[in-house]
Amino acid sequence: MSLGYWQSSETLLHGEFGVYPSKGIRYALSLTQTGLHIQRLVPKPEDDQRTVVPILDMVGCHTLRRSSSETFAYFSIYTYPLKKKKVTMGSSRTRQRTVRTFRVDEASDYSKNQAAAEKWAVAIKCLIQGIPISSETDFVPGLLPRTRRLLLLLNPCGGRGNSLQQCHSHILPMITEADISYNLIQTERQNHARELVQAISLEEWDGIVVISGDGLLYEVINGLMERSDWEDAIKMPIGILPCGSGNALAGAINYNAGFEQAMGSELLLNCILLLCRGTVMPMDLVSVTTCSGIRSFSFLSVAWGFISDVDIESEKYRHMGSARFTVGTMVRVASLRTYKGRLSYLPVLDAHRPICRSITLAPNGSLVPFQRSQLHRTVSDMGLCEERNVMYKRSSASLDTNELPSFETPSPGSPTALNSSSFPFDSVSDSSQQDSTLHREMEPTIHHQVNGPKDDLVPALEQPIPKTWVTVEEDFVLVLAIYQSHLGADLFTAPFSCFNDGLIHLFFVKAGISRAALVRLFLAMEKGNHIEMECPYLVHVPVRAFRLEPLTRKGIITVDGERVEYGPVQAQVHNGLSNLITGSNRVRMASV
Ligand SMILES: Nc1ncnc2c1ncn2[C@@H]1O[C@H](COP(=O)(O)OP(=O)(O)OP(=O)(O)O)[C@@H](O)[C@H]1O
Repeated sequence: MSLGYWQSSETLLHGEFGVYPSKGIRYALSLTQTGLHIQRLVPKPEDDQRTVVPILDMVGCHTLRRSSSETFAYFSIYTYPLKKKKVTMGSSRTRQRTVRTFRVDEASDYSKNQAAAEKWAVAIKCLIQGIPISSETDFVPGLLPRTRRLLLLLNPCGGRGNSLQQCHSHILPMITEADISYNLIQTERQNHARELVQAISLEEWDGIVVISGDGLLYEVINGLMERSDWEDAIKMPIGILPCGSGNALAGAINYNAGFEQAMGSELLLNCILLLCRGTVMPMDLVSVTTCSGIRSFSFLSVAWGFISDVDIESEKYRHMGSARFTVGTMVRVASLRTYKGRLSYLPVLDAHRPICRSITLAPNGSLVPFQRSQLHRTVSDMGLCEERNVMYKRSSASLDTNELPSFETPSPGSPTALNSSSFPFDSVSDSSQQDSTLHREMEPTIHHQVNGPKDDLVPALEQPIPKTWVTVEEDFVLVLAIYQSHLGADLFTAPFSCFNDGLIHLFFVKAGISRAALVRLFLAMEKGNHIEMECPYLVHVPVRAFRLEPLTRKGIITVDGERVEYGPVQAQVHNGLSNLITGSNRVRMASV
């Protein structure tokens, strides 16, 4: 018998109790590291029936007294087990609240019964919160940390716009059962959350939790990084309760905890359950610099091409919730575009081997010969700006300056500023791209001063890339840099990704893929099977940094699903810079 098994089956507490409401029924309870074993004693069942309530399904435990004339004390355990629910077309799963109240009645005076009830409540709460205990532990309230205080930021407009309703029906009742105190603030506009977290006093909070989609968390992270005390601020545990359309990070948290892939209220309830447990893990952040030198911190992705087009163009179907992406995908597949660009990256050679069998890296991180015809390594000794100028001169004759993209003009003399007129554009690869009416207009960019660690792996955007990098020049259908397992709650894009693996998973799909094959890839992505399809157009490389230079005139680049200025963009990972409330003690190792 392994030590782990012995520890998990070790009985921490054992006792016999009545129940409330009392009908003469009595139970024997045994508490182990993983669950509460309940066996009915009276009336004695015909067979040895035991129910095991997993600790994983519990959010809290309270002691109570029903009346001052009684000597009995009670403890109530709040659980949310997954139940199968019959629906018109088959079945679906949902978590159902179940409260079990036990009566402690062994002693003839209340204080002794209350002390016993308290002991059980403390032990159960320790298990829920992952506080190490054993049968030797003295279960006193001092074992528990002080009540956690969470700042809840709710976007009433996220997803289908029902976050406030979800908050009142599920979130607040559950976190109250978990003894969490909170302040709930509804965001009133874009950037409100960003401003709020810049002004909070850090010591007043144990965590900031967004009740929204991924976009609001992006604001929170960048608001924290804009503070002068960013080094402390970014260590504030952050969490997410999914009420958006994509809910990628929630999908990753759900997966990390070992739950089955979930959507909607099942995903929300799983995430509340995990929030109540409260375990925190380091999470990588990626600093992203766009062409005017604006730096932001991203926790999810940088996307260009098919994925960012769908994300932004499907804004108009927001009322559909997550179905907006399905509709958006179909629309975009029907008029598939390709984008010419140059993608440079710093490959990770030691820790991981490539995932897609369609790509093989040579020991130096470049692609092996059979793919050299499509992809080549470029080590430029020439400054990027010089390269751009050369290319611009080459193509300027055919460029109408009125058609230049509307990205923000950098301030003159800015060290990282690029001259927009020196941005090299190849001819537009698809005539439909000229239709900019499909694109959501960019919100006016507010210039926030983001602090943060130095980007030591990437040179300034106008500088050439280091010789150790690999460059690929291609017609792309999409480029996606992702550092979470999920791109949406049902898009299991990088199954091997962990919160703090220090990796950016760079995917790209090359032009030439058929519409049908692209649809098949996305369908397979739901279960994370797209990697095994060995699609020759799909490439994955684990990297620490990358630079993307679009050579196509118009397009959409998104960072964490938010549109940013179009043009060259580069990024590098900062390992474990933030702290994420994952609620799980499971440590998934990077497994490629
Ligand atoms: N009261 C508000 N009115 C309008 N926009 C808001 C408000 N509060 C926040 N926002 C903005 O809404 C944007 C989108 O929010 P959020 O990410 O929460 O939802 P979503 O886009 O539906 O979800 P996902 O990012 O998962 O797809 C954020 O960038 C945020 O700035």
